[in-house]
Amino acid sequence: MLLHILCDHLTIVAIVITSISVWAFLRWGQDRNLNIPPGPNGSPLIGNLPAFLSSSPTDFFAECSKKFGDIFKLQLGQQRVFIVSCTDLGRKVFSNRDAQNRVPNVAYYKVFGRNAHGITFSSNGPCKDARRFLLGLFRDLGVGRGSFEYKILSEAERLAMNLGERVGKREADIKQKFFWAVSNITCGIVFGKQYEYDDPTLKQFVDFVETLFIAAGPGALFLTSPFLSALPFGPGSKALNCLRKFRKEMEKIINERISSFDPQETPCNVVDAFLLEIHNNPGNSGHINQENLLLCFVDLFVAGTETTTSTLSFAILFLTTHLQVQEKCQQELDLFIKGGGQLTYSERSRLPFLQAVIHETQRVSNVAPIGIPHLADKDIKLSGFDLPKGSAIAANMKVILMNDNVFENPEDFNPDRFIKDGAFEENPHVIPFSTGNRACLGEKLARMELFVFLSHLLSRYSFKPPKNVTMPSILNGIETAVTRSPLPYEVVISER
Ligand code: HEM
Repeated sequence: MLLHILCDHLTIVAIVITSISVWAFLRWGQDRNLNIPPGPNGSPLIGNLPAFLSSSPTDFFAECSKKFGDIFKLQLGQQRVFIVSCTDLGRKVFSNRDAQNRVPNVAYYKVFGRNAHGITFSSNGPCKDARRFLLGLFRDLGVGRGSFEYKILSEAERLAMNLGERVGKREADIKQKFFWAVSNITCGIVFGKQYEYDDPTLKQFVDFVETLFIAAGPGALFLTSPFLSALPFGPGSKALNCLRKFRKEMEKIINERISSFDPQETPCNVVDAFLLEIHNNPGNSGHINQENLLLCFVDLFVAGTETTTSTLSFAILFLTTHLQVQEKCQQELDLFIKGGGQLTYSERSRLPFLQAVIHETQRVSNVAPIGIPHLADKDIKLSGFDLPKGSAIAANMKVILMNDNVFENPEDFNPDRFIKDGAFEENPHVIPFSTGNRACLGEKLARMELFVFLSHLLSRYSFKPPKNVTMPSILNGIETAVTRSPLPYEVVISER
């Protein structure tokens, strides 16, 4: 009996090894006539996975780009990935019409079904439909314009009050508070509700996103790899459990909206807009359906909250470790307010130094170090290289944002580098939201959130390091899945 089972297992192993060897041989045959970008050697079967998992992906990518140039190849299991390390190549490839798809997210299929495409990991028609629908809705809601701003202003006020309770004390978890504030804005956009910071529903959403990022593993490998996400233990199964719990919570919220849904009302959030579309075009609403609503809901939370929260947390770390920059920013704000200025996004050009601080924060913090990998759905030619169909293409943001040919002393936090003749000048190499047709869907919202939160907090409070405490280096961070956040730090908040 035991021998029988052993033979069965050996047969399976033999079949797997033979299939992979045949696959590798066929690929080698195809690649021989192509000009594939160079890259580090990898182990058989798993390729460069160990290097990718053992060190910080951003450091590993930076090392590789030094050795192999502006584009290099990695082999992660069976997935070939090209990493692009300069802005020009990034702009070219991310706007190439044959590189607009994604590597499917296996974990999402398992939890939400094959009809749920969402946005972040969707391709072709479903992606175009969802992007068009959501961008149209964001426009109607006034996202990025004054008509929407009052929602962010009221959240900034709630956050300022909450931080006010910590005045004179050491605040050990400012990131958590930013997470609540940013998630609350996402709750408002997605289903029209905002919460007090001690509300269990809000805490659950924050907990969900944090757990998912940690569980998804570096480069979100455990979400996108069929093999890794199928492992019954470890991060893959944690990510699945987390998604299942979140699904339940979302269904509850969507059912509540369905019970009070009125098709005569103009929709003010994503859930109502989906419900209206489904109601108006029964059986004919394409990819705007209820399964897809669940995944768009997840995507907006996952893509929009951790990134914005980490950027805000990095901003306070940078300003606490560069007190002169903080004071200069506050002087600009004081003068502006004294002159009758209102701290609104439409007035941002009158606060050039604050804009430069935000731009420099986004450059140094690098909160989305590989963006979200694109997928080539046809063979692509790029700068004389061949990128075969089926390859993933990701950005090497650390190298792009720290390019010493573009930025003098790139590792210094120096907002003045973006001030020219007293005005703020955006640098085209600072591309934290990526570029092309799949660039960040929430860019306008994120820019508005960063401006409103920081202008309000800095006009009211000062942030200093606690006495006798060494603050973490601004260049170190925690890399979780596709994001990067600061190491934990404490600040002392004082009223101005
Ligand atoms: C500072 C904050 C943010 C940063 C740095 C950021 C960065 C990015 C990057 C680099 C991508 C990948 C683009 C690509 O594939 O080429 C992305 C995609 C995306 N972002 Fe953001 N993001 C931020 C905030 C937000 C917010 C607030 C939302 C919405 C609430 C959002 C929603 C999305 C979505 C849905 C995608 C997927 C787009 C697609 O696949 O077509 N992001 N973001």
